[in-house]
Amino acid sequence: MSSTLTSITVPLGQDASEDGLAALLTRSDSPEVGLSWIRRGSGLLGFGEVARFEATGPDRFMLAEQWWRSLTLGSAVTDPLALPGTGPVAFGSFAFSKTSAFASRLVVPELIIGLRDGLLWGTLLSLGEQPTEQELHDAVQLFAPALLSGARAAAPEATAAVVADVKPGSLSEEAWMRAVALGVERIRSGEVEKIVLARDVVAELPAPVSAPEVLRRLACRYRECWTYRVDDFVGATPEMLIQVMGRTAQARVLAGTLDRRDAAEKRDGEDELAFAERVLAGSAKQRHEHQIAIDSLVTALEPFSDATDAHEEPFILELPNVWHLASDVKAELLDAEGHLPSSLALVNALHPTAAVCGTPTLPAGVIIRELEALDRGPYAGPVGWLDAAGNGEWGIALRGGLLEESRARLFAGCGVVEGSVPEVELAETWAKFRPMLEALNITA
Ligand SMILES: C=C(O[C@H]1C=CC=C(C(=O)O)[C@@H]1O)C(=O)O
Repeated sequence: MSSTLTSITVPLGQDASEDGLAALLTRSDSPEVGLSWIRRGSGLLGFGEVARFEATGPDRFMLAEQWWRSLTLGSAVTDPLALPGTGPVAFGSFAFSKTSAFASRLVVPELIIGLRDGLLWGTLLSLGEQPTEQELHDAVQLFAPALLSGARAAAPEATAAVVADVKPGSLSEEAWMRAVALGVERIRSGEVEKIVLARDVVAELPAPVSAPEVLRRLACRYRECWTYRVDDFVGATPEMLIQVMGRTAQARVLAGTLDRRDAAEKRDGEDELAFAERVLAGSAKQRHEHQIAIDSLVTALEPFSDATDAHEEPFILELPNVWHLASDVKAELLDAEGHLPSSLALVNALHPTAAVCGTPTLPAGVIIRELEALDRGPYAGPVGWLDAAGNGEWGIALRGGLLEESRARLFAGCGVVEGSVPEVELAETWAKFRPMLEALNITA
């Protein structure tokens, strides 16, 4: 068998339904979807696997980029659509830290189902003979039969909440709050301006977790987020590290969080959005934290772009669990030696941002390692996909967890600045665990 990558992409009709790809996620009569990227019903699903690359260490992004380039360079591709995300695509998940034991990875599925602007397509990949249109239809029949029969999964049902033991992971709540207090001291001493401290919890469930079920709940409830799955790592992130479509790059920067659960009593009749705006956009601390995050992104994008445009005023991003202060940043990319930078090259330059590490980056990273006592694994690392032309979408892997049989390890963190209060930050981590706890059907 040759090891040339081959693929065929075929349009599969239109889908204007609200759930879109999310409706394909819970069919138990087909093999499980191992790779997913969905927002507002659109995106990419990946089934099966034809190739995989894994790496650890500081060069993980560049090594993955080289591997993908050499795999796609000599590939035989039939792609009448030639759109971002059609043709060969790799899904990826990268460790937050260069010292992590977690293997950063790119996974090339056997079958991809894509949906954008109502257009559905399928791509079948192989490392041998170029697949035919008939083989693609056979693969759709095997992996996503609901697409052909129209028998989509019904909306997720409200099932009885499961009783689960949710235990602290690396640090107890008290130890983590002490770490936050120590972080505030390091900020006051002038070593850094901001650090992001994370923690993990482990949920033991009475039965093995169904990843497609978790994904489906996340995709339907957190429509504004990007619902991801790469192997055992799943979640729904509201933060876009970088999206590249041709010459245009876009990011969504978040910093500043307000829990919606306890807002009702605090706002005393005030309109919800007005309350969120007053507390988040009207707070000098939150605005400062947000500006730090925008500045670090814009500075990192500068070598790749001659025009970067950030919303003048941040806006309030409303999610079911929290409000965030958010800004969208857009940049027109420049050619370098006749080529546009690929989405993965931009990831290499942008990660880690102030939203998940701190400012300045290097000392913040060192302090995080000292205080957190946690290998973050893929949490807060880049997660997403890229195609052969270099287009791609890479979110920051937040609001997610690692699933292992009947156990789920969840992660959440908070930006710590000079005025941060440990108890308030601890409560914020619980608000950030909530999407996954709810998707696992656990009440917390
Ligand atoms: C680190 C996380 O959130 C980041 C993204 C948005 C707002 C954040 C904050 O307000 O602290 C964090 O920087 C997380 O969800 O684990």
